[in-house]
Amino acid sequence: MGRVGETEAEEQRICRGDHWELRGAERFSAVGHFLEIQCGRRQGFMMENSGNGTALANSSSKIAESDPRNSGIFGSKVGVEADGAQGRIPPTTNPLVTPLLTDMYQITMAYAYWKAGKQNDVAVFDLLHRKNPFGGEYTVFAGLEECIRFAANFRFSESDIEYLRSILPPQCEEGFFEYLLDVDCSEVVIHAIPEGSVCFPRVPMIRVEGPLLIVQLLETTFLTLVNYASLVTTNAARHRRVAGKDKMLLEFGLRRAQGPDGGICGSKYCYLGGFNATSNIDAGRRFGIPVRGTHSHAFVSSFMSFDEITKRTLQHSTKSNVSKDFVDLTLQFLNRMKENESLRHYFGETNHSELAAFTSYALAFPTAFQALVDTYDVLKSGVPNFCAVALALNELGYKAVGIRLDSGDLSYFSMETRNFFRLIEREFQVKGFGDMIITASNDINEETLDALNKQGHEIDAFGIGTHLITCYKQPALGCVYKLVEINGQPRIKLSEDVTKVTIPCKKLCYRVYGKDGYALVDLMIGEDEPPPKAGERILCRHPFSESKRAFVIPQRVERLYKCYWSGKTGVPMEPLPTLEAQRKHCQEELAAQRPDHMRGLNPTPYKVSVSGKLYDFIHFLWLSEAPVGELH
Ligand SMILES: Nc1ncnc2c1ncn2[C@@H]1O[C@H](COP(=O)(O)OP(=O)(O)OP(=O)(O)O)[C@@H](O)[C@H]1O
Ligand SMILES: O=P(O)(O)OC[C@H]1O[C@H](OP(=O)(O)OP(=O)(O)O)[C@H](O)[C@@H]1O
Ligand SMILES: O=C(O)c1cccnc1
Ligand SMILES: [Mg+2]
Repeated sequence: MGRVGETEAEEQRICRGDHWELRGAERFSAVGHFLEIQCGRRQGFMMENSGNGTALANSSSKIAESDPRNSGIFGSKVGVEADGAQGRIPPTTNPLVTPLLTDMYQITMAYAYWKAGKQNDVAVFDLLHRKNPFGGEYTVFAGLEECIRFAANFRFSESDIEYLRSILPPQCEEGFFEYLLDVDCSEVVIHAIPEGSVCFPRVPMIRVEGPLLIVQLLETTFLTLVNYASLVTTNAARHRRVAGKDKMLLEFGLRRAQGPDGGICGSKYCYLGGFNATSNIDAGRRFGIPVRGTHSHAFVSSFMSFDEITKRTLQHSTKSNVSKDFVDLTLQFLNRMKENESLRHYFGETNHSELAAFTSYALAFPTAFQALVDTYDVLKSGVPNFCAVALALNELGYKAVGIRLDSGDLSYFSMETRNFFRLIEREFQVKGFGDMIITASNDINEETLDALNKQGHEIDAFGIGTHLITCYKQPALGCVYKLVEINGQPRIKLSEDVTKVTIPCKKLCYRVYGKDGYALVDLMIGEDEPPPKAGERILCRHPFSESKRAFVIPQRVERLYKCYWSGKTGVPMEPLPTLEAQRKHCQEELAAQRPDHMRGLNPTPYKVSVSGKLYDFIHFLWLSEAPVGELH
């Protein structure tokens, strides 16, 4: 580690006025976009990853060089640049994701396939969900990039093989283990809908083709990479829809997440689903997600009195010859507020230990002061105390950010607080004071957001943890991975429950748009069928319900699959977009859906259909595979 200024990261750091870009930090970023450390005048809602940009940048570059985890896992850009040039695809974000992160039965099946000489049978698997989560009628697909990273780097190590040898029966032949050592995804082809797309039940999100043994081995890992990712992205998208597009949504879930991986993935996919920022620093560094934060009740209650503030002087933000005793200044403003005719009815004696805490925090972060106001009493203490400190900051040329509410009636408190801010703006002639940011947290979920909207509120930003990251309303998405074709022969899985019957064949999927510009139906066809075309009438059939069918004249047709991995076959693969691009795509997709499919209560189901030819084939295969019963 060289001295500051000598590292590559250091050389590439560019300071443009108030905006820092740490180009070296590109090495942390999952998909090759730059982590931006922004500081100075960019006013955030909360404490950002700001403050002393230089110090932060320096420490980040140190981490980059010294942290062995950065050598490979977060080390390089994703394999494919936006211009299509192909490079190495890095491993999965989580180093726990290896070929052993699977179920035992995948390995026993692999052995049995190998024993039967079926390992190279050409198989096609579909990864799909059968039901949308949270009582909704849509799902946002996520986890693809991690699947591609996994497939691209799929290899058993010697020690993996040794472990497998130890858990399989001793009579398993050595040749199998030698074979496994050479298994990779070089013969595998993966098509998928783009990450961040809105998708619907039965339409496969991913189609995996290749030698039976290896594509079978991908099942469990692909499912674990897609299920939670899609569930939590959908959850975030649903929270965003209810909150409204102008609200700041902050993901605060790490402490409540299902373990560290739940926390890291949760932060990433909530951002994908439309959140603006996370409190999770590691996710910020890894994925370039904006990081935000306030402070906790502990900070407020750790103060007893002003005596604890030893360095009381604050210098003016621009006038270097002006500095004041900030504690005295704050107390003066509190007194002026108390004496003010219009304000005096609102509060009496405020809590002075709280005021000491706020004052101290403002001394630490004069450019980013935000206070948690509900430790003692929101309206009688927290808000007036905050305002006294904010007015003192204003006197010295700084602009406070706002408050956070973390208990009580968030509608009422936010509206009362806004009124108080506006009164202060009027009485103290401080322009913009009334618009200060009000952030709310405390067990917020879709229903709370909806209730707050109905009651009216003055909240600008929501900090949401538990309900978001744990997907409290529905803890799992039921994506499955089903064999649909082997050696060119379509396969079907029957079930008493018709929603569980699989749709056979290697299929192509299209989204068909109508006259009003909205998607009408998703259509699956056999790979050898001609694709639907704009202006040409097609028959769309419900896959299992005979009477449900419609002719459609598409206004526009969108092919849903792109090829994201093509082993060594030389087929050009689709570049993996940056997280930022995925997020933009997700927002566009969500905005483009017909509103009645998206609404919270009793949404209209979206139509998923098959071509007439595929319908006939499904039912032919169904009849030929279902045994005819005998009645006695
Ligand atoms: N106006 C509102 N309408 C609907 N729900 C609200 C409103 N304000 C707050 N909530 C929600 O009501 C719940 C209140 O939580 P709870 O009953 O635990 O009280 P609390 O305010 O946290 O109390 P405490 O002071 O003990 O922390 C939270 O889930 C919060 O998001
Ligand atoms: O409520 P959530 O949506 O999960 O959001 C995260 C919560 O975590 C923090 O406090 P924590 O609950 O840890 O302690 P506190 O509520 O006692 O401050 C924060 O104040 C939020 O309330
Ligand atoms: O920064 C915050 O306010 C925060 C972060 C995590 C959890 N609760 C609150
Ligand atoms: Mg809480």
